[in-house]
Amino acid sequence: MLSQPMLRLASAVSCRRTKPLLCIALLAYVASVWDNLVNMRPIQENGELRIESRLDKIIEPLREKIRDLEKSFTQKYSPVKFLSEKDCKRILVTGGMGFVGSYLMDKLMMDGHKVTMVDNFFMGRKRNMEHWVSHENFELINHDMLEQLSIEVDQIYHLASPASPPSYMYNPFKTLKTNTVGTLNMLGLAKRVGARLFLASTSEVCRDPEVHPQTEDYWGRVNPIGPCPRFAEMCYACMKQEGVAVRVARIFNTFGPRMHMNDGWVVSNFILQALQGEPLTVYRSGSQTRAFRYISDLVNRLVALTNSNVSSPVKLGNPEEHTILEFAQLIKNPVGSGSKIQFLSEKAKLMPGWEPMVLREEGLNKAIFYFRKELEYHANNQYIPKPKPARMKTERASHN
Ligand SMILES: O=c1ccn([C@@H]2O[C@H](COP(=O)(O)OP(=O)(O)O[C@H]3OC[C@@H](O)[C@H](O)[C@H]3O)[C@@H](O)[C@H]2O)c(=O)[nH]1
Repeated sequence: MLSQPMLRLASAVSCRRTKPLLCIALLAYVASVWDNLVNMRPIQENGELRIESRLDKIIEPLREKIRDLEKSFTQKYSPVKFLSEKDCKRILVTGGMGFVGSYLMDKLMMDGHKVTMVDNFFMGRKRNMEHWVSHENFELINHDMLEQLSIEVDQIYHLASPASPPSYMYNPFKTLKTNTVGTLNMLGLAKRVGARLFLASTSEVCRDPEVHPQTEDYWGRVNPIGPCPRFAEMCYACMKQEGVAVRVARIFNTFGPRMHMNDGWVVSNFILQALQGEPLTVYRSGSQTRAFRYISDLVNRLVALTNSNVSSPVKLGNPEEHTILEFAQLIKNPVGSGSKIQFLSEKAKLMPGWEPMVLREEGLNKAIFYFRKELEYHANNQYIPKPKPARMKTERASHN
């Protein structure tokens, strides 16, 4: 639309002159409108920039958080040592998802070796090794020890066998086969690839005689590497005949996090009972002794033994023995449990003057913390584990 002064100007001039003037005015008008439009764009752009920068300020901390989360996902593994090709061993761990096996895995992985773990997922738990899944040094094979395994390794840690009474009694024949055929398979593999074999044996094989004179029904002391060996100790025949490097540890009572809550062992039973406010079931008088060892101490010794030149069986316990009653007290205190101690057969006399074991208290606290978490986990799954019922057996008074 033309402005008033322009119209007045137009009427003042002759018609002939008006046309070009009007055209000029129109052009000037269009040019001014265009100019305004062009000048408005930077204002709009400035506004957009300001909004963008404000949004950036809000979003940047979120981006930062996402970066941190991504980092924490990529750094999920415990620190692993770097080993040169010469020092890095290829190691096979059988039964690596179990209590001892999983801690052994952790040690070997953190020491920087390449570890292959085999397990048949019977007693082992995925949760015990899931923190290594996808690590470049770690491999997991679902494998039953009764089958042959072909793999190139430098060392074999053979721990695959049900270890706790409920698990080895679950299918006793399968337990026997695992301990015989399974161990034979590992000896065969060790021989084929020239690997050193570590065998996890048990303190159960070296019980002292407790009957004097020995009666007909007393089975006597077994010399495990003598002419009448326990099954898994056939390793020694293989060592003598085939030259396979064998290391054997007789493992005594061990405890720590990742113990199976239903393994029926005394530490698991006592922790579970104390946490659930149930009586702590002490069998007999409670004066029988055991040498308890915390899991990480055991695992360090297993690795040291395997790399040593000690080929005879080594007992891995704890030099200090303590009574079961002491242990009951030691577990009750940190849990803060009001549980009573229940003697399941003869009446017991409290051992006077027992001393708390500081290191063991530390280990017990870790195990108790783990059991607490496990109970919370199971509560969500509607399954509340109960300590295994009393497993009364005729036994020696002390371990050694
Ligand atoms: O609830 C319980 C459980 C067990 N106990 C007692 O605590 C002691 C230890 O019993 P556990 O079942 O924990 O362990 P054990 O010493 O019999 O053998 C265990 O540890 C040593 C390993 O070599 C064996 O392979 C393993 O089974 C026994 O005297 C047992 O009678 C209780 O007093 N109350």
